[in-house]
Amino acid sequence: MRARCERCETAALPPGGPARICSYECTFCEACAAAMGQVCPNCGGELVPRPRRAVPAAANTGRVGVIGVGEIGRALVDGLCAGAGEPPEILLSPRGSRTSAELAGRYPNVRVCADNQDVVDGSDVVVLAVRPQDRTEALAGLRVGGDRVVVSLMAGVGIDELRRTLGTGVPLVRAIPLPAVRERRSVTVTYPAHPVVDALFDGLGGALPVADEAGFGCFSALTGTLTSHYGYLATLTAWAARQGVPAEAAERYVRGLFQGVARSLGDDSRSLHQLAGDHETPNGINERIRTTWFDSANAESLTEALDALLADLRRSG
Ligand SMILES: NC(=O)C1=CN([C@@H]2O[C@H](COP(=O)(O)OP(=O)(O)OC[C@H]3O[C@@H](n4cnc5c(N)ncnc54)[C@H](OP(=O)(O)O)[C@@H]3O)[C@@H](O)[C@H]2O)C=CC1
Ligand SMILES: O=C(O)[C@@H]1CCC=N1
Repeated sequence: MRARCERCETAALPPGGPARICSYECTFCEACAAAMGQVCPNCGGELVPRPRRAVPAAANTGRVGVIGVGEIGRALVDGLCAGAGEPPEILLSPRGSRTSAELAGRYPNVRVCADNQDVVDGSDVVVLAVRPQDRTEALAGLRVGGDRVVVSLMAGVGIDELRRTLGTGVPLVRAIPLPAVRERRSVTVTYPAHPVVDALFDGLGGALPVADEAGFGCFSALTGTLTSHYGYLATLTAWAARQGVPAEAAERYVRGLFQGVARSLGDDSRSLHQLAGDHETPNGINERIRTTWFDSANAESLTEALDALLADLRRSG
């Protein structure tokens, strides 16, 4: 299910919420569909209500505060508000102001606070979603006590350092929600396990608590490979365009190719090696690219980049 309106590209379309689709599943928010007279601009077909997915209600985690409302903060809020049941009360930091205001305008259970301390004071679970380089400005001097639990999403910032910055004894948990948290489909790595935090992420696709912080760093390094994947697809598309293929056709084909790959990853009865084997004709074109391009030197270079990232993540966290 598409998570955003294809026309305005801003309206979030959570799976349990309203949206309009055509028979090819081009997807629009209610406002854009109405503006287009309920006609799909791509195929000319009618736009009808998309079936709402039954999404479990959010776990009862109390009030959730978010300090740092950028990409992942927004995705988290969308996910928390997408459930079938009563969403939690959500308090947002005034920064980033545009996104905070937009979310507060969209969801009645969301409000923007006067400052970061206000977010902490009003929340049971405080999510820190600022960029690592902004942590001192955003967090130093905050008073965090009582029964609160703090969840830090900041990559490479360890529990010990965070405790020093916040000067608090409350439980501190690290987590890596992925953008798919918006559709409640993120497997979110957490450390250390905490019943409230894990329940929160269970309602957003699943919590994956890890046993130690070293292991958490490893998952963090894996997360760092995500945008290279898009870069890989863009490189393929650009190559085809340079051969004279219309860029739009090339991109459409590449997207479709890898959407199929993503779907097959949902089949966990087959190992990754099996999936590769099943998609590969012996002596065929996939085997050729895999062995001539993704050869041992290329795999070793990727391994070295991950090793270096992990070493840096562990040094600072
Ligand atoms: N993006 C992702 O997929 C994931 C990100 N993370 C982690 O989450 C964090 C945020 O990443 P991302 O959302 O991509 O980054 P963004 O840059 O999109 O968002 C960061 C937000 O923090 C705000 N901010 C900056 N300073 C302060 C402050 N003093 N007080 C309150 N808010 C402040 C920024 O506001 P302004 O716009 O006004 O500067 C911005 O809205 C990072 O630490 C990252 O490691 C973790 C998992 C996944
Ligand atoms: O790219 C980043 O640094 C963030 C952290 C995890 C995902 N995105």
